[in-house]
Amino acid sequence: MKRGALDSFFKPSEPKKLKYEAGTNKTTHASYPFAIPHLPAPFSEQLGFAPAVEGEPLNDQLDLDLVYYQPYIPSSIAPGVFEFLRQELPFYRVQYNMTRGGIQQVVNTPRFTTVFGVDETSRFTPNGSLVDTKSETPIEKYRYRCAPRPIPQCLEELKKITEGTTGETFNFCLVNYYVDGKDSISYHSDDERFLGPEPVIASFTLGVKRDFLMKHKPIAPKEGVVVKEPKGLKLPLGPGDMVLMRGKTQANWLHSIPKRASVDADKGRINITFRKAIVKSGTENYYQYNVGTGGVHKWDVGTKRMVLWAEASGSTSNGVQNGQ
Ligand SMILES: O=C(O)CCC(=O)C(=O)O
Ligand SMILES: [Fe+2]
Repeated sequence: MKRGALDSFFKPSEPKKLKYEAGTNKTTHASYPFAIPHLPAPFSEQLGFAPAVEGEPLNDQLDLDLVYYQPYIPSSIAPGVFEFLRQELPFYRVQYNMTRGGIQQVVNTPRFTTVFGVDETSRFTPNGSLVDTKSETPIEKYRYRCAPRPIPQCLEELKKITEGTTGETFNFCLVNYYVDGKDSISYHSDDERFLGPEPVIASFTLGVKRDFLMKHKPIAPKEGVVVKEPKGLKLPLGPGDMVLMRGKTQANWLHSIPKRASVDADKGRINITFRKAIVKSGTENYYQYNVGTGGVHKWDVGTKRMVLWAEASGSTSNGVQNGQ
């Protein structure tokens, strides 16, 4: 064994180096709990090479219209961008009330979430104030039941590149953080009216690989003729991958990230979706279900966990159940 190798064998191992260094520039806004650093310059440079590969159309099934990039974000930066976003964004574990069978229940969202953006009826000026898109006048104080947050520069960079690739425009960025295999999102479609007909959604994966399942919605028999639904899909989404969902997909297909016993604790995954909401109700819905009214969480490098960043407000006791 060479001398150097022996030395490093006996040296106490140094703490793992972060895969990124945040610069000094940050996005600030009155609606943010804390400032969010800009994307480190080396990541911005490498994002210029996205998409890393050409997208593969997946449209050979009834009503399905996907483009699958495996990956979109270059593999040289995907781990660093994951670490950066996990560490620098505010996250929430949203609880909300729902009435099921006449009984009020508290629902726990089974993952961390956060959201930025505002629907098409408003826009942020460069100084961070909201104006009406048509009249350019400041929006009245009570237009929204929430305080919309501008998309921070770090996510805006990815949004711009995605818009360039897809020829679409987006005004919302939703982020999910799945701690481990116990976190999930159950079968649903993003077909709310506030997204308009045939919504286009770009969905990114960073961190650990998780299965993305899709199945067709039940097809009602017409004039006694039973049509069999097409077979389901399983996409093993890995770091940097992007799935573009468009056309009739949301109207006819459901998607989910199921729980997985095999995904270890400490193997997190980030999902980022870019969408376009056209009316005010979209803004209110997204903030209600992705920010909510509870405490802010932030990644703690030392303990490698999301920890409460500020005192949580409100408390829950009865009727807690797991949600979508
Ligand atoms: O995590 C994912 O890949 C899917 C997330 C999703 O479907 C959603 O946020 O609506
Ligand atoms: Fe979804």
